[in-house]
Amino acid sequence: MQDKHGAILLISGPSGCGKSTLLKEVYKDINEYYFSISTTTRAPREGEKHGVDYLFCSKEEFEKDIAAGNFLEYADVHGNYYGTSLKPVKEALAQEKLVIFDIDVQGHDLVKKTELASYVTSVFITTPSLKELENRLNNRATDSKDVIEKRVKNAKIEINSIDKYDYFLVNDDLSKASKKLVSIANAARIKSTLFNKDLIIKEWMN
Ligand SMILES: Nc1nc2c(ncn2[C@@H]2O[C@H](COP(=O)(O)OP(=O)(O)O)[C@@H](O)[C@H]2O)c(=O)[nH]1
Ligand SMILES: Nc1ncnc2c1ncn2[C@@H]1O[C@H](COP(=O)(O)OP(=O)(O)O)[C@@H](O)[C@H]1O
Repeated sequence: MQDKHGAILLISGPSGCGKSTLLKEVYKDINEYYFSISTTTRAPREGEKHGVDYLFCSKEEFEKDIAAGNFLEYADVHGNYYGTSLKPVKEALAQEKLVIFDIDVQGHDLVKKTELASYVTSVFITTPSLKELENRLNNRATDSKDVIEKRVKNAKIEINSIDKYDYFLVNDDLSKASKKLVSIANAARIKSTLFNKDLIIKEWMN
């Protein structure tokens, strides 16, 4: 039976909840995955690498990509553009990989309206409390006071989207949370085998 393909694990959560940290843990325990490197107009933080964490570009370059139809989705998040390039995602899916998106709630809603919606398993990640989120953003020390304030304010809006997601994960104990995320990643791959359902029914009917 052919018709093999990959799956998409879409994670969202307020800035500072620990998405990147969790994903680094998860990568130790899964294989055949592809992290979708987003394009952004945000300035790189210390230690971030172009082509690894993000593809950093100017507003003009980003708008050219929008006009060329290069994005599966894009959004203005905390005052900067962020977008997912369609081509590498399609290539990775064709190679039967688990494609990982770390995108915001607007991106989630947009992807769910595309032809790739049925590939998606979604997870909303958060901290046990808003205070803990604020502490993590302050301790990470990558953003100014103003930027942190904006992110905490947006977190209160983002949390209202929680019910749209397949899974909800509290990143309290890192090791426990990453084990749960590995289970969800494995389930996401199994969900993609449901695409063979129609082929199986056809075979039964012959
Ligand atoms: N819609 C959308 N959101 C993205 C994309 N890439 C990153 N984001 C989101 O943008 C937000 C800010 O990301 P970033 O500036 O790296 O801050 P961080 O979440 O604190 O690490 C996060 O919620 C990301 O999930 C993308 O391609 N599309
Ligand atoms: N489970 C956890 N417990 C305590 N601190 C954490 C945990 N997960 C992540 N952190 C810390 O919180 C900060 C934000 O994590 P990060 O992965 O950058 O978040 P995000 O990618 O969601 O913005 C970092 O300083 C990170 O070391």
